[in-house]
Amino acid sequence: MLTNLTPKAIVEKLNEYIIGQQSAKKSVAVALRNRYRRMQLTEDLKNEVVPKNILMIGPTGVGKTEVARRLAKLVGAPFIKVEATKYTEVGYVGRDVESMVRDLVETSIRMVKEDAMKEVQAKAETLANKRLVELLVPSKKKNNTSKNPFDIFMNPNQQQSSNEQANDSEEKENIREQRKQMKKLLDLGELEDREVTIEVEEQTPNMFDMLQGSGMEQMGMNMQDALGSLFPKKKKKRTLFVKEARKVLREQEANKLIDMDQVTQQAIEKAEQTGIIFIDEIDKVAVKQEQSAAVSREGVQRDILPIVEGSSIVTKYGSVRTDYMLFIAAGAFHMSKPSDLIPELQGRFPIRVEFEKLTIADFKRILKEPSNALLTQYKALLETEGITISFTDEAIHRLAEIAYEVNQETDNIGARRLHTILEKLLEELSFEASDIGVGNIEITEHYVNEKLKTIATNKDLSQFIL
Ligand SMILES: Nc1ncnc2c1ncn2[C@@H]1O[C@H](COP(=O)(O)OP(=O)(O)OP(=O)(O)O)[C@@H](O)[C@H]1O
Repeated sequence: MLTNLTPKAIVEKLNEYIIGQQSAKKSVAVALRNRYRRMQLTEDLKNEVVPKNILMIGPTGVGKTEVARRLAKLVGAPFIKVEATKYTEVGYVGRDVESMVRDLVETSIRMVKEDAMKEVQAKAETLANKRLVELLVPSKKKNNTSKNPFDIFMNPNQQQSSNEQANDSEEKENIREQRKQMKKLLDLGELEDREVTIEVEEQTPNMFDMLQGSGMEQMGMNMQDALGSLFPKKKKKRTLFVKEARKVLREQEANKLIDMDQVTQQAIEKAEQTGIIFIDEIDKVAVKQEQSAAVSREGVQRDILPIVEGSSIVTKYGSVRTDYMLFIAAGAFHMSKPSDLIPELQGRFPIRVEFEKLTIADFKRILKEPSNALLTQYKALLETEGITISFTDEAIHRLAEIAYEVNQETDNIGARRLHTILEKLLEELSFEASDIGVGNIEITEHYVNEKLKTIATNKDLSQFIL
């Protein structure tokens, strides 16, 4: 997949979702490409090339996570985001940082399993339909005497008469014929609203999740499996419409068809070779020695270090090496500098990427340009109610302006402000939409001012509402 993704192509793809931040996009594209280049090297040389990690510097809400997440999606790499500060919380017991790798592996397993499920989808569907037909035309319960294993020792009078045998095969033929007919109807989609009773596994609470945070996760064991054998999953019967039962049966069949050992092996390899771990708020654990709480914060850095340097982490799927994972650390660095990080960690994050503050013009573009632009999203949502909204250019400009001003006056939360502002702007319309009926509504500058001006100009109000 990476073959066609030259740095230029990566940047172009990122441009579809993220406005501006060109130098940041370039750096991550090159870092990713270097990983691909490394994989082409001979085994000896490959082991010599230390993968370089990225340090993103920039205020909140300007696209740091978004760039990383999109990058991962682009190349189909497993991705997780963690907050470095999480590891300084009460209850932190040192090895907990390793949970980031376990979470990555979980994500990877989910991805590989999903792919595997897709591959067997067609086959699972056929099997599910076969089971539906069997449920719709069940075979008759065998009569007990004929099943009696001692039949051959019995008096010939007691044995099944040839007459009964003939009936039996007639019955079988009958069922076969009925199933054939039923299958035709099923294929035509005419039985979707019939009811069938199927067996499903009861949802038991996941013991492993329940024990997480209590320190048990650090054992890296599959507690769920261990406990699962003590408490086998209960089955229960559920009556569903054919269309719903098919989904459940398809899932059951697909699960039987995929080879979980293979999935696990592939997922571990994928996590090891392409995994991306995004460590946010790294600046909050970067403090000089003299400052208070420095010990526990430096402690977190010391704990993160071996993971970034390359180590083996025990997970419930087996041990996983972190040597070639891509780590992206990010932070605003308002109160501290990257040079406040412990030197070893600084060395592991040699690629420094600065994210710029967003301007009114950026906000304007963010509102309308990305493939998943906010305005497009709201438009699509209201369209489901038959209402078509459009925004005049002046209205979009005004929205961007308000977002920018509120950011200046209260907390600067970057592009996230656009979400709160739009929500407020369209609050009433969203509420009324179901009753308004079909129509077109143009959102003008006047409309924006009317809905937002009083709030936006009142600092106390906007702190709470926007
Ligand atoms: N340059 C941008 N272009 C398009 N959308 C953006 C941009 N910057 C931010 N956004 C949007 O704003 C939201 C927050 O962005 P993001 O999660 O990337 O913030 P961040 O810089 O990682 O901040 P934090 O460190 O607080 O997580 C996302 O929904 C994202 O889509």
